Amino acid sequence: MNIAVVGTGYVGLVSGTCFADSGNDITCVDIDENKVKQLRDGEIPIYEPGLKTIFDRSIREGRLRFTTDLEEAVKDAEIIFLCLPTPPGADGQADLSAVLKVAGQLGKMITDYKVIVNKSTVPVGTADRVREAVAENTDAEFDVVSNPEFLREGAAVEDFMKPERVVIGTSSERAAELMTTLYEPFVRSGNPIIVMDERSSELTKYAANAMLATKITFMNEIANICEKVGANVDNIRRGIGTDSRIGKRFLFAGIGYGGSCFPKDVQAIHYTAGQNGYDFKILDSVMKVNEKQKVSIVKKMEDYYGTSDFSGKTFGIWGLSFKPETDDIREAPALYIAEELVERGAKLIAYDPEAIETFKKATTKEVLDNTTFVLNQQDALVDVDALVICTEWNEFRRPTIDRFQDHMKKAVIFDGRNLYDLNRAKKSNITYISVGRPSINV
Ligand SMILES: NC(=O)c1ccc[n+]([C@@H]2O[C@H](COP(=O)([O-])OP(=O)(O)OC[C@H]3O[C@@H](n4cnc5c(N)ncnc54)[C@H](O)[C@@H]3O)[C@@H](O)[C@H]2O)c1
Ligand SMILES: O=c1ccn([C@@H]2O[C@H](COP(=O)(O)OP(=O)(O)O[C@H]3O[C@H](CO)[C@@H](O)[C@H](O)[C@H]3O)[C@@H](O)[C@H]2O)c(=O)[nH]1
Repeated sequence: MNIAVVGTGYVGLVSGTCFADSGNDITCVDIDENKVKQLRDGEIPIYEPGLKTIFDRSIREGRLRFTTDLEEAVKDAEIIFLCLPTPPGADGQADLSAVLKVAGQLGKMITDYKVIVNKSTVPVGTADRVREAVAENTDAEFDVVSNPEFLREGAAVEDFMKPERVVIGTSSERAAELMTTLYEPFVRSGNPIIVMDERSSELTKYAANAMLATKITFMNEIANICEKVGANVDNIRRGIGTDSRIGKRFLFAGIGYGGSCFPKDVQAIHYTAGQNGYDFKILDSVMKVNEKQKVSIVKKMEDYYGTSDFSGKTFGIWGLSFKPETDDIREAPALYIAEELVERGAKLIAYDPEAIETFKKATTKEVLDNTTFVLNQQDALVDVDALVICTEWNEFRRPTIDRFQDHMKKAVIFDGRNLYDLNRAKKSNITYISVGRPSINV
């Protein structure tokens, strides 16, 4: 099929590349000229495991192109995917300006039947608004479909290639058939393509993210109780996760959820509820608890040192991205933790395998002025008063214990991701303070 993908960020680039890999002809469009140039030069602007191989292959075989010219991209396309940003605007409301702007432009360009697909995460009713914006400028036939994307960063290619489900929101049989044909190669294992009305499809995406953010937050609250009563959240996770009604995944307590999706989508569905006269109380609590959880490790550091004045102290930071296997730092707990530590007078030595450059662009001048960025994990230990672990990159899981004692001023670890076994920590002389588990050698 001939497909246009508008917006070549995480979702657009992964979708376009994966659709190309199953034999489709893809033209990706973006307004960012530098990004398009970089992509044309064969460079991928994001870090996403597995993407480069299929990107290179699809380009080599002529199925994947990049342009800044929307009209050229959509001219021959049967399906046009909108993978545009929907950041939080005022009051947490999703900002639809990019989506509606492009919809208006499409109306001026299309002359034959097109399926226009909202793959961005958009509030209920957006399909209707896109339909109106397109129809204002054209008499050509078209359908608007909601097709939310459920990929996770860091596992985006795998998630896209083998989705647990594909949700298609449309009341048009013609559009449903085209979309089903497109997605069939991705669900050969028998996972379902679920066709429903547009509004339910739009809400399904928010419900999924809000449910997952709530699950994580629930475990973070259990962890906070564990710390008060001397229980271990790892044991509780195993104890409840084996109940198939609860499930094993997304039960890991830590320093809160971050990323470009959960924080904004929880806000957006909460806002939609409010606009419709419904007070979504659980999500109100989820947001408040998560705000506190993100910097809970700083409170633990204050308790340990008996002061909130960290002048004269240097802390190593392992992990800046909001989760492993990505260079994305949007709403990363490390951003907030670094700010809080520097505000208390600390100096930082920070290491991340992929996210140093993105972190530098997003953080404050104060943090930049007080942080040394290093290119390997050992260097972030040299002469530091303590190590703070913010992201569970694999390489942090089994470091040589001696390095902590040999390099650090004092072997103290504040672990926001519960990477280490408590018994092993006990046998070493390391002071180890984690989340929802007893503190060791304090
Ligand atoms: N990142 C994820 O893991 C993920 C997963 C599922 C859904 N989503 C949703 O998908 C949407 C896109 O997210 P993303 O992370 O890919 O965003 P992103 O910021 O990485 O990419 C968006 C791209 O759109 C481009 N763009 C902006 N305005 C444009 C215009 N008028 N014409 C053409 N291009 C334009 C930007 O230059 C950018 O390259 C959001 O609604 C998001 O909530 C994201
Ligand atoms: O047990 C867990 C699992 C995750 N997290 C945190 O939750 C956040 C989000 O993690 P994850 O869901 O793996 O990453 P995203 O790439 O943000 O993916 C989410 O957001 C995407 C955008 O909407 C959706 O498409 C995905 O289905 C959804 O998982 C991160 O800060 C994680 O550290 C935890 O704290 N504990």
